[in-house]
Amino acid sequence: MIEAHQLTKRYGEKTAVDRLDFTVRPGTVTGFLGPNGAGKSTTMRMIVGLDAPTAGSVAVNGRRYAQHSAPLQEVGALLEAKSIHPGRSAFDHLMAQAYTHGIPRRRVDEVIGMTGLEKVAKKRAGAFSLGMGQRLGIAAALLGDPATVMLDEPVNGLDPEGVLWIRNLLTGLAEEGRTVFVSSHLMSEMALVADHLIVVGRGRLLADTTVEALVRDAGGDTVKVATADPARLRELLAGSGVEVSGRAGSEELLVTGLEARDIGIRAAEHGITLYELTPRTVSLEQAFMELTRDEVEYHGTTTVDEKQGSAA
Ligand SMILES: Nc1ncnc2c1ncn2[C@@H]1O[C@H](COP(=O)(O)OP(=O)(O)OP(=O)(O)O)[C@@H](O)[C@H]1O
Repeated sequence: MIEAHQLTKRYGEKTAVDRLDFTVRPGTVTGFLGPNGAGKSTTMRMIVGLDAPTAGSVAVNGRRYAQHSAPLQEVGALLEAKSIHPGRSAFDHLMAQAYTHGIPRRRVDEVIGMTGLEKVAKKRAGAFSLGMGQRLGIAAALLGDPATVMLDEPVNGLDPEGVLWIRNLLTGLAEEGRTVFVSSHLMSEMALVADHLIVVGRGRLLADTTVEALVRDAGGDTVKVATADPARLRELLAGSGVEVSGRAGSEELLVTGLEARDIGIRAAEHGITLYELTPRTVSLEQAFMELTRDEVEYHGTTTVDEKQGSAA
């Protein structure tokens, strides 16, 4: 469990993390999303005591990181892949950490197996590819068999096989009841692995929600209907959880809370002619951009206004 209360970090004039309140719960994968420079890495560094908050606090498994007597056994973190002595083998790197933390050699062999590094464990880490470096970083994070696992951009630079492997690993760790907190700026990737999302922009909390709710709130389940008899169709569709909007005099309606299929069936049953029946598809990427459009630090010139399928 990770609990942040009014967590804040300022670097001079710059507020990197701005009064964040959130809880990351065990048993699920929680995605930590935000555009570049949103404050994700700074937040993660504060969680493991590598940076001190300017104000507020953050606790892991009930205590500040530094208050744990065996922090490696509480939280395993991958913050920067390849922060490893290049001349040392993967095995020696892990053994050195295990020795200094009273972790048995058996566990080193275990994490090497879990991360698929058996064949390269005795090779110099300096010669590792990015993907192997990520695996080694994850092996180190898992070494203390921690209840909380935190990974900063773990899929960066990985090939599809590596991405799939990380996805399965994270899901498995959550199923074992661990707290899994993973940052990314790729919504599409997070959607596949995370159940819950914490979204930040310019250091501030923008959403603490599920993938499903994020898409719904961005208008993901809206259906555009054009009909010969909008007034009658409105009456027919009305019901709990259903919202119908549309300008007076217009043949177009926007419906949320019903599938296009159900709208079509109901219209047919009552002999109402439809001219158009279009589910509005909001991709997760669009939902994310919608949410963060005013919070992006470094704008390109063409990205955020290119919304497709918008019926608003
Ligand atoms: N040591 C530092 N000194 C000054 N400013 C910093 C420092 N570390 C981070 N920042 C600034 O704080 C803001 C948040 O940075 P951070 O690296 O936490 O964002 P991020 O969400 O992890 O971004 P990315 O996705 O690009 O890694 C940025 O504007 C960054 O320039």
